[in-house]
Amino acid sequence: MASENAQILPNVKRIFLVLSGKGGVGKSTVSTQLALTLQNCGFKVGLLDIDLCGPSIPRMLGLENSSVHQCAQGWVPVYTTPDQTLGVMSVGFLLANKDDPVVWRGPKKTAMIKQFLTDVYWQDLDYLIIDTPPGTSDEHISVMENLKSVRCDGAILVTTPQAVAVGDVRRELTFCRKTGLKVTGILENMCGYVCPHCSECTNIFSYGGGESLAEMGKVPFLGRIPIDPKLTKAMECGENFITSFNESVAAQTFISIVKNFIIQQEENIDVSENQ
Ligand SMILES: Nc1ncnc2c1ncn2[C@@H]1O[C@H](COP(=O)(O)OP(=O)(O)OP(=O)(O)O)[C@@H](O)[C@H]1O
Repeated sequence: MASENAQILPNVKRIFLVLSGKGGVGKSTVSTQLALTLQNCGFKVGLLDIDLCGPSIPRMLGLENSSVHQCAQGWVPVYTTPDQTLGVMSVGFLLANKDDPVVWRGPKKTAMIKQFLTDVYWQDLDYLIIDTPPGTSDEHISVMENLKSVRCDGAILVTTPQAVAVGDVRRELTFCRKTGLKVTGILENMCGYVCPHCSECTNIFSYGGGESLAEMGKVPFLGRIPIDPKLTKAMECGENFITSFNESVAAQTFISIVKNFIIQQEENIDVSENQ
């Protein structure tokens, strides 16, 4: 058992999972922006998309026409830039026709996820961000079980502010507790709409559900990202939102999450390791 675990992601320093109880709350958007932010901070980053039925990461990074190649050590990730500081792996790169649906039963999905965790040749990553499927299905349980065995550093739970989405995250929180997965914190996405003309923020949905849940669950509240049409557009055309719109509230919130909750965690660990 231990030797099997030792082979999983051996060149990766830190692993963070992005989870949501519900589909469509912006999990892939958050995974992508956190990866880009970490890259901008000078780290070597991997982004692993294990949302097998809805692999949207390749499109969000403008990589939809890319394919992975095989080398002696396994699959070589697709890199976003020639300096190879952000590598991406997704089932979307393996489909012969990009519009093909993935219609696999549970065991095949579980095997594919295991393969993604063992057969991708990541070269000395500082961070691996893993975008997971929504929910807590059988498939999801096996994903988390696999990751738990490879010292996952934290789970970032994404919700929208409405009660129904927050309720789903509450279940995800319980699930993390039961599987021993450390929760980095809860992030509220699509929280209010910032008017591009006057910058006033209007709360279209309800407000603060994720923050209350974080308080109740005694886990950090990471922040809230407003609905930003520039972010939607950047995701659609594969533009780097963090560099193009660095001053926006959304980009600044991603930067603050990375600095205060992800890098900070590493600094804390380094401090205690040096004591
Ligand atoms: N804060 C935001 N501002 C504007 N658009 C957003 C924001 N967050 C997400 N979106 C848009 O909402 C849509 C859904 O987001 P995304 O695909 O990230 O959700 P998801 O939770 O990963 O969905 P799925 O469950 O299908 O994997 C995308 O078009 C994305 O660009």
